[in-house]
Amino acid sequence: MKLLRIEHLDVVRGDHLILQDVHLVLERGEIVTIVGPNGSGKTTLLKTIVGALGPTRGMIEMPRGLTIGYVPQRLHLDATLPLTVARFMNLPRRHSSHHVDRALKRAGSEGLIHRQMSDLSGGQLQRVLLARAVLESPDLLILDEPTQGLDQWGIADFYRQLDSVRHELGCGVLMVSHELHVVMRTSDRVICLNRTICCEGTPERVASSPAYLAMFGHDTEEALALYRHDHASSTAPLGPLS
Ligand SMILES: Nc1ncnc2c1ncn2[C@@H]1O[C@H](COP(=O)(O)OP(=O)(O)OP(=O)(O)O)[C@@H](O)[C@H]1O
Repeated sequence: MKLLRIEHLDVVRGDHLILQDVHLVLERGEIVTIVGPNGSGKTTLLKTIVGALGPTRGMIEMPRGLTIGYVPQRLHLDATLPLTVARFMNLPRRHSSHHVDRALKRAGSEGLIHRQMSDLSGGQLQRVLLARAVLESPDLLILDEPTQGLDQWGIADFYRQLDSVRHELGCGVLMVSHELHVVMRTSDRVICLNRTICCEGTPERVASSPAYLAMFGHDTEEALALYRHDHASSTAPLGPLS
């Protein structure tokens, strides 16, 4: 079932053409990751999909009643303002404690409910943001660099949790990531964006495409080959990160 269909999308801000003729389709159950250099339009694309920005041209189509969970790139919280995880989960509107508990559990952060948001570690904060995004059991989960600032164990941990959420909800996942090696092993499909989509397909296909190699070099291709080798002899769903 298609969760999202984008055709001929342009986004212009001021005199800046940020996105040009973007086409994208996402099916239920898929994990699709957008990669691209800084300033290539990744956040703009996600914000346009969630409706925070308007398209200048083109079409964004989703099934009627589709629910979206969104983890934004940055969260600006005043560290001097007392705000517990429980209160944060109920912003901007209240949810039943059953739903809050279920979401925290899904995101692997059930022990954090009484903690202050400002006291959370980077990895704990990302899990709480994931919990908030899954509160309403979304059909489509959209995440903008969800593991920014985490160490390699935190990153591996987060992606394991995300995979378990995806299986439990059966949702589609669209995310932006700079962790190319992890992206290549956790995504069903990768989209390489540089104002327009320069290549897309399975991780293997994208990692060896000339457009991707021109942008990111051969490192990921080698890591992917290594991972395939490691994976065959390992039972862990995500091996250690290189
Ligand atoms: N409101 C705006 N007006 C003009 N230009 C903008 C506006 N918002 C974003 N841009 C520009 O659009 C381009 C794409 O920004 P965007 O944040 O989507 O990139 P990104 O790929 O997510 O970058 P990063 O990897 O650094 O997070 C950048 O050059 C940015 O400066």
